[in-house]
Amino acid sequence: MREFDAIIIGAGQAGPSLAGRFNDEGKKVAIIERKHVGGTCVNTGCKPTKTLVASAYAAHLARRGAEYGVVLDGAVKIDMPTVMKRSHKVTLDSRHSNETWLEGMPNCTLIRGHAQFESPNTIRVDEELLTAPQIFINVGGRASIPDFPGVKDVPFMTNSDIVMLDRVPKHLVVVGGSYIGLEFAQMYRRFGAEVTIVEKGPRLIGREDEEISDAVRKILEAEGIHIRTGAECIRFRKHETGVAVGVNCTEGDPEVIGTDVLLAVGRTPNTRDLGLDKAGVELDERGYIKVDDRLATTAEGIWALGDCNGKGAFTHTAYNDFEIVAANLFDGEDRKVSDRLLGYALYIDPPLGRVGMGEAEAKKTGRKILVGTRPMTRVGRAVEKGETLGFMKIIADADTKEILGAAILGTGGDESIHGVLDMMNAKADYDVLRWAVPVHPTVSELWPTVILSMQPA
Ligand SMILES: Cc1cc2nc3c(=O)[nH]c(=O)nc-3n(C[C@H](O)[C@H](O)[C@H](O)COP(=O)(O)OP(=O)(O)OC[C@H]3O[C@@H](n4cnc5c(N)ncnc54)[C@H](O)[C@@H]3O)c2cc1C
Ligand SMILES: NC(=O)c1ccc[n+]([C@@H]2O[C@H](COP(=O)([O-])OP(=O)(O)OC[C@H]3O[C@@H](n4cnc5c(N)ncnc54)[C@H](O)[C@@H]3O)[C@@H](O)[C@H]2O)c1
Repeated sequence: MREFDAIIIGAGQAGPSLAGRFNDEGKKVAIIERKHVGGTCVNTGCKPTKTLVASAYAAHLARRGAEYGVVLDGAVKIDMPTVMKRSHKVTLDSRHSNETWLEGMPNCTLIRGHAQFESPNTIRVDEELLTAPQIFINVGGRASIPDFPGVKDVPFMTNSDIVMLDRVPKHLVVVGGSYIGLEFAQMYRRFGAEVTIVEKGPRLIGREDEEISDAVRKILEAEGIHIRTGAECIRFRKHETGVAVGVNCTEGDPEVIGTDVLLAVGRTPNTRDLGLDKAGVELDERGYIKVDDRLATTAEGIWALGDCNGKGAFTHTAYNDFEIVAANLFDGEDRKVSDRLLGYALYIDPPLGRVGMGEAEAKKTGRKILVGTRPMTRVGRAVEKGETLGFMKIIADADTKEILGAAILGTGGDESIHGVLDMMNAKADYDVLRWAVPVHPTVSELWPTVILSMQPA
């Protein structure tokens, strides 16, 4: 049995950095990966999607070229194999640099294979047993495939398949109107597919404020994407041209006929094939590993980081899990997940940047709140770029002046949101941001103006 100071299961977004820290501390660490180093983000998530979003944006801008006085001879065409080649290169470069880094560490051993617990401190990888007093689980998740009627009888894709597709579907039906669904829907529309989004909830991105859902819907519909919300009857059957997707039982066309189907209806943690019962690690009712505020599981000496603990579902939350665990183990700190302020972005164009509470959520707290908004048509930088869709919004506590949250659906929104996120992390009240002197011309320079426009809501 090989002995280590620490074993990490999964080389996604938390594991490799933690392996690096153990290595730097002179500790012997093993990191086990059953598929690709880099996990979901690098191989089938953030990296390929954001690279493809960039190609889709280039196509969109090229089609709008004449508005900017840029004349292209002939129609804009999509060379899908080249689009995909570019995406694969970004993914493979990232995967290889992660592998080279892990393999180059003197105290780290990268082991390929599926890991399972044999006991609280023993892991099996195929025929080999490994042991360590500290074990870190970073196994991530995979696309959920609900038991929709007929789903087993038709071909469908998940995010893992569609990032490998080197053709443009004639009619892509996207089931699920949240992050994954919307990013692929707009991207494939811009690549030239007919696209229909089927969402069972009453609106797209149902966690956001209604005005954001409505604005996103308008933006997508203006590009010719069909949207079917309130789809209470999702089911599938084979059709001569591809797949018939049942949508509504009572109103509208009962079916959408597509050539290809993407399922984007959430994620399932990879926790059922780890032998966790042999280690005393408990799961919650949704299959996520139960952890405390410092990411310790119910078993002594075992931690869970990233998507598999259900505390976050983003690359930056997985990475922050690594930061919390490493700071507590090595730096004498007491870092907690509950200290984390959540920000995120939805990478449609224009992107949605978000931090903290939405307006509906802020109202539910019973506080007196102030809300300021501004359309992107009144943001100079957006006008200059010819990208004026969307709006900025900030929410604050009327009594304490605390900034509670912000949203920006607009050009550069994924970057600009950090102006507010950083203020909130610094626990600065809205007067501090109001008196900042931002650079002109930027989108961010309007945050002080949005604050000045705040009204009771
Ligand atoms: C299409 C898509 C787009 C996304 N875009 C973004 C984005 O723009 N921004 C963002 O912040 N997040 C994005 N995400 C989410 C992000 O990818 C995840 O939150 C992040 O990858 C989670 O990291 P992780 O380390 O927890 O798990 P993962 O990255 O999933 O890594 C887990 C690793 O563990 C391995 N593993 C699992 N079980 C075992 C086992 N038993 N033995 C050995 N190895 C095992 C897996 O093979 C995998 O490599 C996106 C996700 C998807 C699907
Ligand atoms: N930009 C980003 O940061 C980014 C991009 C993509 C994915 N992600 C991460 O990946 C995760 C998964 O994304 P996602 O969009 O698949 O999931 P999600 O959980 O955000 O949304 C799932 C959508 O599918 C619908 N749905 C769920 N179950 C359904 C069912 N049985 N039938 C019909 N519809 C159903 C929901 O109403 C919801 O709109 C997200 O939580 C996110 O953190 C992040």
